[in-house]
Amino acid sequence: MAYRLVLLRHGTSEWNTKNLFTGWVDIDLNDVGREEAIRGGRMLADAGVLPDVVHTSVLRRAITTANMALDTCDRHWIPVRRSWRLNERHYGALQGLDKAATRERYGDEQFMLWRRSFDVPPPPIEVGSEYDQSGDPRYTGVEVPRTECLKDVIARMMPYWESDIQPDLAAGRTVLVTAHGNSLRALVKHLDRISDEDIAALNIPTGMPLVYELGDDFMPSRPGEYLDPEAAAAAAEAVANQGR
Ligand SMILES: O=C(O)[C@@H](CO)OP(=O)(O)O
Repeated sequence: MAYRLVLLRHGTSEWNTKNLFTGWVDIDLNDVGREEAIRGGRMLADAGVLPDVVHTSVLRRAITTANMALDTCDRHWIPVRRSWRLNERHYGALQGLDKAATRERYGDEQFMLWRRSFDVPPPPIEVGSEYDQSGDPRYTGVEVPRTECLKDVIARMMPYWESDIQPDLAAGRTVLVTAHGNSLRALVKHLDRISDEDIAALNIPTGMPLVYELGDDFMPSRPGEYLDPEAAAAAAEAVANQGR
């Protein structure tokens, strides 16, 4: 039995365009991002990859991307499940800071360690500061992180993959997961068996559906495929160059 999984990073947000670290700050899509969401939905429709259920984070940019993409491929009616476990990586004290200015201030190496290393978290955010989410009602009962590295994201995302996404796959549903650059890097690392070192080079483009066929063990026999590989490669390159 082959299961079908589609991963979709949200479209460009207002802070992506302003080049600010975002993390758990609930920033909306901008017009470019809305167009990307619609284009993503069109790609799904054209490829005949029609989701039966969607899982999103609890952040607006992922929720709106899913809504717009599903509306475009006439799948606005499918069941929706949401979890904070699919949220973007918490960027700690870097949330709200300019990426280029941060790179200049701390240097290339530190900047890249914070941005792409497997296990070096940014400095923790101060509780009660402007971009701290600890008082947000949507996280009632959740221990809101003060910072996260990719390893931390894997640790909080994998239980949801197993308890909530795998059962939908096992029921034969085409599952769409609409999430974020770093929460999807965590899932792709697992699926494509990418090493802790090599994951630093992986960037997920905005608004580009990435399709996996999974076996009975919920693992793919080959890496996921973007519906538009050329456009996805160009968009991933743009993500890699943020802060330059
Ligand atoms: O700012 C962020 O939250 C993420 C995704 O937009 O950025 P980066 O690609 O630098 O990890």
